[in-house]
Amino acid sequence: MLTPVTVSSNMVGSEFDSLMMQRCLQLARRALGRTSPNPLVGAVIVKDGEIVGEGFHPCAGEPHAEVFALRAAGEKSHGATIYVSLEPCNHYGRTPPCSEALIAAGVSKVVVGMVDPNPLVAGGGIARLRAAGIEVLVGVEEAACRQLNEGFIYRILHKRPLGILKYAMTLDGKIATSSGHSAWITNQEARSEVHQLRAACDAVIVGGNTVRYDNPYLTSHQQGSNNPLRVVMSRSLNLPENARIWEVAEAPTVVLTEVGSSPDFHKLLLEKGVEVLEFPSLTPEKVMTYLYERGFCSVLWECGGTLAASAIAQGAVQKILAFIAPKIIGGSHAPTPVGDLGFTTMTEALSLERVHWRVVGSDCLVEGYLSEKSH
Ligand SMILES: Nc1nc(O)c(N)c(N[C@@H]2O[C@H](COP(=O)(O)O)[C@@H](O)[C@H]2O)n1
Ligand SMILES: [Zn+2]
Repeated sequence: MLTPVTVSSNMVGSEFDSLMMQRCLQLARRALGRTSPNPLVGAVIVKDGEIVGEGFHPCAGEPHAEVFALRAAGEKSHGATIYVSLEPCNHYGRTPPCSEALIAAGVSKVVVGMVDPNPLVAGGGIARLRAAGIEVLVGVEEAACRQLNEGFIYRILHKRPLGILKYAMTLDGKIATSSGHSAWITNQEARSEVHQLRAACDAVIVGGNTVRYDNPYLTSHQQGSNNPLRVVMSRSLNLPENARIWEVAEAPTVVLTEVGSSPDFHKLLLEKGVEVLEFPSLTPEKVMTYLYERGFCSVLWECGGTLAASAIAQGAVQKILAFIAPKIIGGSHAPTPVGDLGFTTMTEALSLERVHWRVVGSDCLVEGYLSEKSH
């Protein structure tokens, strides 16, 4: 549906540009969790202060956001301004270059959120448009554009998906009681945020203990249109025969294991429709390589402390989301979110960067990034 936008007399050009770019981001989010290995992109075409066309990139293989917006605007694209959250592409990939489509449509100005880090584009789209005499403005709402596509950017630059470690712990740093019970540490609002986070990720990884003790669904619980691929890492395949995660009608599951482990259980999983893949040696690093090759941008680690520690140590985690509930459970053997990292002094502690704290219902969320120097 087209939304009429009127420029109010006191709205300066940059405010209007920001508003239009925010609309691009809103459109882009409609495809959350469905575009990998491609980015989330939205586009808006404006003529005489009114939106005449909108579009977003729905999934890899489909046309880009700009093409949907051009189709919606039709003849009105001529002489119009297009806002797009990512630099228009300038290469033949699964689809032809958007730079040429914009030139052919006769747009007179292109407002870009951020330069595309993909080496196949990397400024080439902007240069092509300028060479054709089109005015190009770059960097409107850039921080928000980069944040939306942090997984895509990480994938392109590091040839790995972005690893996000999420955990929920009590005020005394426990993720379960000594008996392994953990339902629930955080409140409904925090759990609902986790469901939304899953909808935005391509995969969620757990280890065997999480399947054994928590019996999780690991779905987005209808908080988004996407369910991530559920990944279980288990060297032994010593897993329960019945678990919610083996019910693949709602969401797919893959079990990653080592060559030759428990052929009977392997067969049983295949009969249930669960994919099973054998690695010569199963490590977080190898799993991230495999998920990169599968085309993923963002991967959520929802595992226990032992696997989390080895994922951190192997550079498979870049971002931390820690939900903290104002509850105390005690217990000297109650598990904690991150196991042994081999550190003995505080000087070795991993310090997070770009840290934000936020209240979520009665809980608190601490969000931050591990420094690249730490792995
Ligand atoms: N500006 C822009 N809008 C979109 O809607 C996009 N999907 C992209 N993607 C860029 O092009 C690459 C994918 O190309 P194909 O879909 O294979 O043709 C992707 O890696 C981005 O660089 N850009
Ligand atoms: Zn394109």
